[in-house]
Amino acid sequence: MQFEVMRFPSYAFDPQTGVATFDYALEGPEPLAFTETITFPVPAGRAVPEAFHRVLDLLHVVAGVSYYKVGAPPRVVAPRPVPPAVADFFTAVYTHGLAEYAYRNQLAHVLDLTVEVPGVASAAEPVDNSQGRPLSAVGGGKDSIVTLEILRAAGLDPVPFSVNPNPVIKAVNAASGLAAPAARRQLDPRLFELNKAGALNGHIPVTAINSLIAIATAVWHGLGPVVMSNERSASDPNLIWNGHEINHQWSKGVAAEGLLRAAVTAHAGLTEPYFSLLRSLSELHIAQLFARHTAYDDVVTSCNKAFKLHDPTVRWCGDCPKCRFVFLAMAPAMERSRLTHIFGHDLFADPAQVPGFLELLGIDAHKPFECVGEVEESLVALSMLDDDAPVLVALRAAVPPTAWAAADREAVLAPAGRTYVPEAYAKILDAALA
Ligand SMILES: CC(=O)N[C@H]1[C@@H](OP(=O)(O)OP(=O)(O)OC[C@H]2O[C@@H](n3ccc(=O)[nH]c3=O)[C@H](O)[C@@H]2O)O[C@H](CO)[C@@H](O)[C@@H]1O[C@H](C)C(=O)N[C@@H](C)C(=O)N[C@@H](CCC(=O)O)C(=O)O
Ligand SMILES: Nc1ncnc2c1ncn2[C@@H]1O[C@H](COP(=O)(O)OP(=O)(O)OP(=O)(O)O)[C@@H](O)[C@H]1O
Repeated sequence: MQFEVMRFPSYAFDPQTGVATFDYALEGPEPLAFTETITFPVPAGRAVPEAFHRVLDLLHVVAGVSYYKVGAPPRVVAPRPVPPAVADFFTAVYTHGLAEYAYRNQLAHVLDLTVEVPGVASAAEPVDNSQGRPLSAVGGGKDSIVTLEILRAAGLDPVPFSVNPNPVIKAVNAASGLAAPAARRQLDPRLFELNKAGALNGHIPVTAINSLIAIATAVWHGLGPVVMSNERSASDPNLIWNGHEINHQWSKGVAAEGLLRAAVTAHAGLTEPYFSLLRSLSELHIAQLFARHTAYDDVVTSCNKAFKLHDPTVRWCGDCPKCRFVFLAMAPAMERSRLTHIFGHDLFADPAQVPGFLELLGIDAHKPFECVGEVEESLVALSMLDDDAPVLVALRAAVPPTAWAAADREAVLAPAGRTYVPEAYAKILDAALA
């Protein structure tokens, strides 16, 4: 299929039902049209602020990545004039955010796109939202549980929020005991038909979409900042291709966070829209913080296989990079019996897992296209384990003596790097880490 340009004909929003519909057009000899539907939770007795519509302006373009990838046209033309920070954000989402898709489909031009905007708009008037209750995005995994519990312990009365909560997320929210509003996102079913027929397909920057849905919800519900749980290693690329960084987790990374914040502030005026509380922490560190909370052991799930749109029933599959990484990261922080209970599998007892663990330890291949931590984190975790489980014995024997030089426990467990955490929240994090 050949397409010349992607456009964004219109969107609509009904405040009575909370339903927003976003239209997309791929133009070419055989044009395609799509509509995505997002249903926001409707707050009782609250008017819809102007800033909400402004966030939907951003969401309209960003959610278009799911449809852009069907044809990868050389031009993307945004629908309305926006401040320069927004244009930069759009371009980053369609290039860096689709980099893994471009790499896997060998579509080099995607990485060189510039999203065209039909003019420059001035920045919105400031809207001070910094003092509201935080909206804490919950994905069902260990990271968002850690954030929710830090915010709760600090007395900030967080509101857990999810997009398309599946049974795992619902169970995590139930375990928190907090009322959790949710939004529903429905892709155009046409997309799945085209995928079955062999259309171009691949990974998309889903966190950017979920984040904007969360920000819009916070604005309408009169809440404060959206607090994410994106970790330090999310910013590190999997590989370099044609001089471009390919990062499976790009929209969880710190660069995306900065661009998204700047875009929302410029276009919607929010003074404190969005940040990741755990940005300075390694996954290994977050796993240690998670170990403090046993209340979620029967529900926490980080395995991405549990989050397929069409199969929301499973928990830890026990046989993927994410399961292996989280198992290894949690292992030094808890008894093996508790770990095995959480996962329903003892991955250190199964020699078939050794090659997958070696990949995480940097022996063989590049970092898997999954949400896993850095090689250093895996090495440090292994160095903190001293028992003779069959897989651990095999791994110790396979790691070359030179590789241990990268296993700097202090560096991995010390907060580091650029963050956008506001001062008041930074103090809360420091107290939680003390
Ligand atoms: C659950 C999962 O990992 N899905 C990825 C998988 O898709 P699959 O076909 O196996 O299952 P579905 O997710 O049910 O998707 C069905 C089709 O729909 C397309 N699609 C889905 C969501 C969307 O927003 N737009 C879409 O167009 C999808 O392409 C399928 O055709 O493989 C896909 C191709 O590589 C991935 O794109 C699917 O990833 C989901 C979008 C997803 O939610 N993944 C997260 C678990 C994830 O990868 N998170 C990353 C952060 C990435 C980021 O930068 O935000 C992480 O946690 O590291
Ligand atoms: N369905 C969702 N709705 C709202 N926020 C989500 C959803 N899925 C993920 N997130 C948020 O996106 C960010 C990245 O998701 P990710 O899956 O890495 O986190 P997690 O589920 O908390 O932890 P883990 O890394 O252990 O899976 C987190 O801040 C998470 O809260």
